[in-house]
Amino acid sequence: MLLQPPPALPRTAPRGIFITGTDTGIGKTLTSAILTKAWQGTYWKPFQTGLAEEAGDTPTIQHLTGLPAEHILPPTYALQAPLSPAAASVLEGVTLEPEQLTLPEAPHSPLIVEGAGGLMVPLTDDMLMIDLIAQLGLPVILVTRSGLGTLNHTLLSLEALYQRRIPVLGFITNGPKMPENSRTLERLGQCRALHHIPAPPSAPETKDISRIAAQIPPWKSLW
Ligand SMILES: Nc1ncnc2c1ncn2[C@@H]1O[C@H](COP(=O)(O)OP(=O)(O)OP(=O)(O)O)[C@@H](O)[C@H]1O
Ligand SMILES: C[C@H](N)[C@H](N)CCCCCC(=O)O
Ligand SMILES: [Mg+2]
Repeated sequence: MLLQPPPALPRTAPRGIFITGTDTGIGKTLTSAILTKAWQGTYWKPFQTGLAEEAGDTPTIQHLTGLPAEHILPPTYALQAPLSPAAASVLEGVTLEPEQLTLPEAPHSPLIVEGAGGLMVPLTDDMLMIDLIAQLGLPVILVTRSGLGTLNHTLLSLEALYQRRIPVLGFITNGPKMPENSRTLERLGQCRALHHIPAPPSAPETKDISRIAAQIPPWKSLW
C-alpha cells in the first residue's frame, strides 16, 4: 500500500466542497471561479492574506464569474501581509479564532470554500489549514500543477488528507497538458482526475471562464 487508504466519499451531495492545493499560486482561485460559475454556488474565502499586494481572491472571483454579489461571501479574516494567516495576524495584531469557524449559510448551494496556500499553512500556533478542513467537514478538491514535480507534491498532499480521513472528490491539474501524470496520480493516489485547466495562452482568465465551466459535470452528478 503506497498511501493510506482513501476515506469514502459521502453518498449524497454535501453542503459544499473545500478547494485546496499543493501550493500558493497553484490555481485555487481560478479553479474556484470555474466551479462557482459551473455550479452557480456560493464562494467563501475564510482566510485572505496579502491584501497589501493584491486585490484578494474574493473580488477576483466576482470579476471572473460575473455572478451577482449574493453568490460571494466576504472573507472572515482579511490581512495585509503576504504571509500565512498565523504570521500575518501576529504582525497585524489580529486574533484569529479558526476553531470557532463553522460553515456559513450559503444563499446558493453548493458552498465553494477556498483555502490559503496549501494544506500545512499555519492558521495559529496550533492549527493548520488541514485541521480547518477536517473541522468544516467538507470533502476536498486538490488543485495541483500538471507538470514535472506534481507526482511528489500531489501524493504528499493526498497522504496528509487520507491520514486525517478527509475525503477527496478528486484533483484538478493546472498547466500544460500532461495526461501521463494525471494517469499516474489516479493510480498511485487512488484519486479521480476531475478536470484539467490549460495554461496560457488559452488560460480562462484571459478568456471567458464560462467555456471551461461548461465542461464541469453538474454538482449532483458527482455524488
Ligand atoms: N492555467 C492558468 N493560466 C494562466 N494563468 C494562471 C493559470 N492558473 C493560475 N494562473 C494565474 O496564476 C496566479 C495564481 O493563481 P491563483 O490566484 O488561482 O492561485 P491560488 O492557488 O488561488 O493562490 P492563493 O494561495 O494566494 O490563494 C493568478 O494570477 C492566476 O491568474
Ligand atoms: C499570500 C498568498 N497569496 C496566500 N494568500 C498565503 C500563502 C501562505 C503560504 C505559507 C507557506 O506555505 O509558506
Ligand atoms: Mg487564491
